[in-house]
Amino acid sequence: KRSSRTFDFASYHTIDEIYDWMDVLVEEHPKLVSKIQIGQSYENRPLYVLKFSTGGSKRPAIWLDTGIHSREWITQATGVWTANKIAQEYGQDPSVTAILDSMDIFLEIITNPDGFAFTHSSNRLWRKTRSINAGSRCVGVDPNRNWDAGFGGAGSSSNPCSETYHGPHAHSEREVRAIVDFIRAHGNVKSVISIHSYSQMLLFPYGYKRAPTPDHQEMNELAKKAVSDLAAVFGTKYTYGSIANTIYMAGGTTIDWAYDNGVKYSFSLELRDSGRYGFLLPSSQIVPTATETWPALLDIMVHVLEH
Ligand SMILES: O=C(CO)C[C@@H](Cc1ccccc1)C(=O)O
Ligand SMILES: [Zn+2]
Repeated sequence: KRSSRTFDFASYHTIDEIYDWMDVLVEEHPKLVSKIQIGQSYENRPLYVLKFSTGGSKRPAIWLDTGIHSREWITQATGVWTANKIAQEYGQDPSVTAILDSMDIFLEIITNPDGFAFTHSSNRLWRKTRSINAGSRCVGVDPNRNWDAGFGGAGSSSNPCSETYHGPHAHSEREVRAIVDFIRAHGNVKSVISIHSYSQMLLFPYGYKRAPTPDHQEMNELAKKAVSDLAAVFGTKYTYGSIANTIYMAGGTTIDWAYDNGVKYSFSLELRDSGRYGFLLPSSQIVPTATETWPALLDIMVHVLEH
């Protein structure tokens, strides 16, 4: 019988292996974990989301996504490890138990399945979606520039051949639209955490303008605590701050859209490393990276629970 206990969390996996593992996790935790489909990708792959819930209806929710940029393989691998951790710790860890006794967690591990499949089959460094751009030889839209928040602004490109091409219009990409529709329909999402690699940063809005949000101080203090608890595990150093002031200006990003649509606790993580391996992070660093990221995710989720 397939078991999540025999799944190799210390290796990178294909989309089929990860989708199969999701079903095993649901089988092993039928009262806590379910799998929902929020849409289909451009090439008609299912967009699966794991739901962690102990009951209720439309409870306050936390949204996590990994792999929106397909080449950032450490993020999908961290998503798998984190899904297993949440399932394992419910009923064990007091914080996880408290979180799930009153909130739901939604985790989309393969947020850009077409791009992810392409990194396995053709180009390991593919970032964007795989949609065809009319009038261009160049394929794909940057799914972290396609959101309706400062769309088309500084830090995004109108050139289909650019890695930061924002697309023909906001929410043009099915992978983005599916999340927009899900969060709008749910109506009670309190936090969006969109996980990228690499650079070792904890980022919060805004990216489309330099001005701080009204919640800047609270977000900054929470980020400071989260990166401190992350560093306490293995000494990995993260910087933190608003997108525009910490990394660069970027219009049309996931967390700016979430924040401007009422999701106060919107963050992006940039996982390991700081450039030595970059997107090609060795698999030996998967479990250490996921392990050190966990306390930071918990800090954010507990803060959401308590506020
Ligand atoms: O994926 C990246 C490649 O590491 C960096 C991210 C940085 C970023 C992440 C979240 C929000 C705004 C920008 C990007 O440019 O979209
Ligand atoms: Zn990214």
